[in-house]
Amino acid sequence: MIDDVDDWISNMSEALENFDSLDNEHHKAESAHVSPDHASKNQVETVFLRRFCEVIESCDSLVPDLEIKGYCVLDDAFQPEFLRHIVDEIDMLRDCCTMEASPNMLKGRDGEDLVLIKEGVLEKSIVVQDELIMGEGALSFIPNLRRLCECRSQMVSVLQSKGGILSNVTALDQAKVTYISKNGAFPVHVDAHPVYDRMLTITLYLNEGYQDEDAGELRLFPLPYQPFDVKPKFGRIVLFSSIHMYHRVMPSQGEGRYTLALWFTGTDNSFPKCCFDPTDPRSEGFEQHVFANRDSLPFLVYYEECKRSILESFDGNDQDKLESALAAFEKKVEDYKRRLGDSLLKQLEEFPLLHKLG
Ligand SMILES: O=C(O)CCC(=O)C(=O)O
Ligand SMILES: [Fe+2]
Repeated sequence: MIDDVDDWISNMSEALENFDSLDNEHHKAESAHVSPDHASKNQVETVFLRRFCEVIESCDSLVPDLEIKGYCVLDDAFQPEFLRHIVDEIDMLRDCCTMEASPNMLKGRDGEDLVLIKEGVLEKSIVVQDELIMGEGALSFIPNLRRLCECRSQMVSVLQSKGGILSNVTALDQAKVTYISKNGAFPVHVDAHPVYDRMLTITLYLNEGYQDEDAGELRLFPLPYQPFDVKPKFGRIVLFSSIHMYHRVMPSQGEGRYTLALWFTGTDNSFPKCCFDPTDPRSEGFEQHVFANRDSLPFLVYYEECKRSILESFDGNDQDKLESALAAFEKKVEDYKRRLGDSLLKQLEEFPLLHKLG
């Protein structure tokens, strides 16, 4: 065990040394034609991955948390100075009107496709399918975001080196910044991608001076455990299963809510495992049902909240479209109920399904 940790540290130190020397090359090339102010910003960038690496490395519960609960929250994952530059860069993207509305594809009551826009949410992708998608001109305005995205393979190595389920992370699928203004929200959803094998979501929160009244919490639904709210505090990252962890963003009440989302592809989506209390005899035979239905159960258990989240997120869209989406949602829930069958539904109602996390 000790050997593993030592190996891990020595591999990472090597990777970081290589990375630092690459970084120095990059800065030498740049310093010839940048202002001293810009050069000092670049020095901040050289250390950001080291902090990320240390935080991932030192968290003993990261892998077990992901494997059992499906999520883990870590604080101070990046240097504050670096994060402040990122916030400035998101503001710059907003000022230049390059941020885009955030659409969701939903089904309508007759199975037709509907596109609804999340009110008050603006976003911009920087990496798609492991490639930087902005042109050189635009990238030159966001040097810190650029460096972070350019380090995507190092981030993948840091995650892989942690072992367990994380050794199956393969690449960065997408990186996207998001800005949410007052009352903006996300409906209950998972981050699965129809084409790419997304495995892990990491969201970085950038809200300095966040206060509880600002709301905009990320609410996770880690069945069979109770919902868990993550406050979007400055420097915090949350890691979770992209395809099994249902989540929503509660309506934001602050001046602006800033995030950077990173979606990683990977080859193992068997986490989180379903963990009922093994000493509770009522869980016998039930665990496998919860596990087998984990992609539909949240809509039954949290039916009202799911509906409310649709209303809160898409308020302001065409009323007919919104009603059609709600009708389709209700139809989907009825289908799920039929599929589960009466006896399992009754068991669900009687069973104290929601465990408290220890
Ligand atoms: O900002 C967050 O907390 C999560 C946003 C989200 O769920 C998403 O971008 O898919
Ligand atoms: Fe999401």
